[in-house]
Amino acid sequence: MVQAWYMDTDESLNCREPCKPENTVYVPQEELYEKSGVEYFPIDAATYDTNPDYTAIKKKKGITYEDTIEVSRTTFPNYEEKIKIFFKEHIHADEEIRFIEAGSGYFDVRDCDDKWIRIQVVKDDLIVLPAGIYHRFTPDTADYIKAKRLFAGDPVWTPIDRPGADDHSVRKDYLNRMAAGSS
Ligand SMILES: CSCCC(=O)C(=O)O
Ligand SMILES: [Fe+2]
Repeated sequence: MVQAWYMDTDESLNCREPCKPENTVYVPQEELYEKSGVEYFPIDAATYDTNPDYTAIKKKKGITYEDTIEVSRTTFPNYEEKIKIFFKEHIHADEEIRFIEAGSGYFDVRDCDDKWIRIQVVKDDLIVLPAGIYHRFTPDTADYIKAKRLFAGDPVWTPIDRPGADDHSVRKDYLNRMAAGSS
């Protein structure tokens, strides 16, 4: 997590650009956690497999599945359509855990006041989006990110899109955890 900031609210901007407003308000890691429940861990991608922190996170999260996704124009079939799907606001019934091995991109998450916080992810970032958080992803203008996807149990990638997701029990559970001050 190089930086996180409140995004420009002008929806006509190119989402692949940083979308920083004139007076950008940055969000430090602790505040990001308090306002959204997003966790962040720095892990050296060159040595992750022997890093006890990485092993401990996997154990704590109950990770049983792991694969690698390489999002680029040349390695990712139907690139344009896929990145449009990634950028539709959605939730999941499970945590979305990504460990960035190379490249960069943006995860946007709604804070507790429904405002978009943009999180810039780069190599060595491990990010955990809680189940039920509204979010979306986009590559930046460099068009390249390689990430490990970590999952507890059989992976479910299907997003639950926002219109309709408000009444989902996963969403309600997330809001209750946030209100109780623990994600
Ligand atoms: C940074 S990983 C690519 C995006 C992704 O896996 C997702 O949005 O689910
Ligand atoms: Fe997602």
